[in-house]
Amino acid sequence: MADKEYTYQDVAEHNTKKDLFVVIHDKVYDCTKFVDEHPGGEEVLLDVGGQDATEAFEDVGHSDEARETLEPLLVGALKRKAGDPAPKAVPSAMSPSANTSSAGMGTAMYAIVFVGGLAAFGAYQYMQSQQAKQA
Ligand code: HEM
Repeated sequence: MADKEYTYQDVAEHNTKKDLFVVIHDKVYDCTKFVDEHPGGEEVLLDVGGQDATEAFEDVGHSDEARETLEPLLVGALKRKAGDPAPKAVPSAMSPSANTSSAGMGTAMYAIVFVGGLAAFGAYQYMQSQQAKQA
């Protein structure tokens, strides 16, 4: 069974809780029996059911134990056809794109702090001027 070849189209048919395949690193796994036992919950597995779950799986940083859990679930290999999506790149923490997005967040945070600071400064000035009038 484990040497069977599946196309994306074949895998996509197994996307329900009762019949759940995922692709991880171009291998096809049948998670139907595992979905209830997944420590990360069934929802995340159902989300990637019938699809390439490589990125989702790697993003979590699953342990070696989790990788061993995968082995008995293996049912075959993914057979790519022309026009299929390319293998999912696994983003590493060091990759430039990861850095760019976190830098983007950082800039947004600074902007919020800056605008907040300006508002506080304005309020302070206003209060000072009100007090000056009273004196
Ligand atoms: C069939 C594939 C998968 C297997 C065999 C698997 C297995 C496991 C195992 C054994 C753990 C416990 C922690 C560890 O050992 O790393 C775990 C945790 C987790 N998994 Fe998966 N997983 C799979 C797919 C996924 C996918 C596709 C996601 C999508 C995001 C995911 C999300 C999580 C999360 C968020 C946790 C952490 C739960 C917590 O610490 O509270 N898993 N998984």
